[in-house]
This record gives sequence, structure tokens and C-alpha cells, in this order.
Amino acid sequence: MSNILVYALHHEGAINKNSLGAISTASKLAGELGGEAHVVLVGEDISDDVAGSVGTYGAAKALRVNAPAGVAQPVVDALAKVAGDGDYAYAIFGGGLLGFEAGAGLAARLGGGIAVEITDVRVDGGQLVAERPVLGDSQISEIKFDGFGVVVARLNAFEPVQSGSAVAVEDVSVDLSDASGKVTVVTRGEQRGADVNIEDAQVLITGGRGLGKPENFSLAEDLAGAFGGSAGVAATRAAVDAGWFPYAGQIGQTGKTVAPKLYVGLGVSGAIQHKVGMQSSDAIVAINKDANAPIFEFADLGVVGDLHAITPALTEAIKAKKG
Ligand SMILES: Cc1cc2nc3c(=O)[nH]c(=O)nc-3n(C[C@H](O)[C@H](O)[C@H](O)COP(=O)(O)OP(=O)(O)OC[C@H]3O[C@@H](n4cnc5c(N)ncnc54)[C@H](O)[C@@H]3O)c2cc1C
Repeated sequence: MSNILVYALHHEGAINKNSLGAISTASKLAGELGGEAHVVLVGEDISDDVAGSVGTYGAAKALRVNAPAGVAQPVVDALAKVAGDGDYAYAIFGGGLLGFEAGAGLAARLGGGIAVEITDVRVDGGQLVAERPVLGDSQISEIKFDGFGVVVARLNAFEPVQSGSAVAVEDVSVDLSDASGKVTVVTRGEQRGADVNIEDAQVLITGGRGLGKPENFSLAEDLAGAFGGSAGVAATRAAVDAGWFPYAGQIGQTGKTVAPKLYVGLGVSGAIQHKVGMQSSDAIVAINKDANAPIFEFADLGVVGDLHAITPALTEAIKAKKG
């Protein structure tokens, strides 16, 4: 039997969407391996409702560890303890910086292997095979583990799928290592003070340097507003570096990876470092005045023209269509 451990990140009573995706994926894979997905939650005030809710995404067990949240070392201690007490072959993390840190620590602690930025995992010959895009996402490498395997997903790679019902919560007592007390979370908040969540948006309007000035992000906001609730606004690094938009909303190699149903680029050239963060979008629309802009090479629909004229007209058209 091969059970799979999952680390679930939570904040203010909600489990992180990427963690929910990891739970759903782990539960499906564990089923194929003849095992179960067991979820570890680390924190000081996790309610029964929050912890037990992991069962609704397929987990067979919710294991709650009373330890500081938000830093890697207590997570490593917690997962290593649970892994040592049970029959586990793999651990899956939903992505993000804490997942990288804790995943690497866990692999080192258990003498296992780690694969990061994973976009898919399957069972083959009774073991997990993880897929990792390489060379600017132009190729896929396949990774198998010799011993305990830690899989850290790329953000938004694993979709949360509801299945099952809430489970009883088991409290696990963990002796924290000395290193666990060496780092304390002082405060939490978005970098540069912005509250921008681009990963959950179904429609993302992305502003690039072609917007010309920060005030013109209102064009992107108006268009997102016309689409409605699930739409958001994001930016290229050029726009972020210019101080036009918060870093939390940056798509790309040094920003976030997104996969909305619809991506609309306003004055975005489509540099490779931007492309790697948005190329998994279901549909890509680009408005750019330069017919040779690289974004037209991978856009599903390209509009060559001045965004200042086209975007307000598009916003009105969407509003009219939506009534
Ligand atoms: C190590 C490294 C990491 C990086 N990481 C990232 C990253 O995470 N994310 C990221 O986005 N970039 C990243 N970059 C930067 C990247 O290489 C590009 O410089 C950046 O993506 C360009 O942003 P842009 O498309 O907004 O600007 P530009 O490349 O300047 O493009 C602006 C576009 O707007 C068009 N335009 C201008 N005026 C109009 C108009 N009136 N109407 C319509 N179109 C118009 C132009 O034709 C042009 O194509 C990184 C670079 C490096 C070296």
C-alpha cells in the first residue's frame, strides 16, 4: 500500500486553492496505487471544520499539527513525523514558495528526491511519474523517484475536484526541532501592500507597457468589470517595474503562473519570460499595434491596432452582450 501525504496551506479559515488541487490529485493517484491521501495541516488555531473539510476533496485523513504556521521548518518536522509513523511513498505540495522550501527540507530529512514545478503526475508501473516542463516549457521531462518522492506542483497545475465528505480530525503531536523556533512570522500581507489575486481569476486582462501610463490600467479594469465577478487584472514585469501595478499581479517567470479561461493582453509584447507564466490559458487574445509582436505567434486571436481605441469599444461590446 502506498499512501500519499499532502501539505495543506491555510489562511484565515480557508484552505489554499493550490493545496485543494494537490489533495484532489493525491487522492486520485493514491487510489490508483491502492492507498489513501492523508492531509497534514500545520497551525495554531485550525478549526475542526477547516481541517475536516479536506475530506470533501478526497482525503481519507486530516492530520492536525499544533505548530507555527507560515514557515517551512515546522512543516518539515510535522510531515517527517507523520511519514515516519506511517506507510508513505510520496508527498505532494500544491506549489508556491513555502511548498518549495518545505518540500526540499522534507526530501533532505527523509533522504528522498524532489521534483518541483510539476504540471502533471500519473501512475505508471505502480509508481508516480511526474512531468516537468523544461527549456522554456518547450519540452517535458519525466521524473521517477528512487525512494521517498516529493512532488511540488506548479501553481494552478492541479485542479481542486470535490469528492467525498468531511473527515474526522486527528491531532498529531510533534516534537519540533530546534530549527523550528529560529524563524517567526512577524506579519503577513501582499508584497508592496497590494491585495491582488490573479491566480483564481477565470478572465485575466493583462496590462503591458503599451498602456503608456499607470492611469491607463483603468482600461483593463473597465474591461474586467464588463466581464464580471470572475475577471481580474494582471500585468507584465515592464508595467510592474515601472511602478504602474503591484508585483502581486505580475505574470511570468519572476511573477505568477496563471491559467485562466481567457487571457487578454493589452499592449503586451509576449516576451518568453511573460509567456511561460500564461501560456496555459485556455484562450489568448492580444491587442497590439505591432503586427510583428511575438504575442501574435501564440495568441488564439490577435487584434492589430491601438489599444486605446479598441479596448473601450470591446468593453462596451461585452457590456452590451451581457445585457
Ligand atoms: C530574468 C528575467 C525575468 C523576467 N521575468 C518576467 C516576468 O516574470 N514577467 C514579465 O512579464 N516579464 C518578465 N521579464 C521581462 C520580459 O523580458 C519583457 O521585458 C516584458 O515582459 C515586456 O513587458 P511588456 O510586454 O509590457 O513591454 P514591451 O515588451 O515593451 O511591449 C509593449 C508592447 O505594447 C505595444 N504597444 C505600445 N503602444 C501600444 C498601443 N497604443 N496599442 C497597442 N499596443 C501598443 C508594443 O507594440 C509592444 O509590443 C523578465 C526578463 C528577464 C531578463
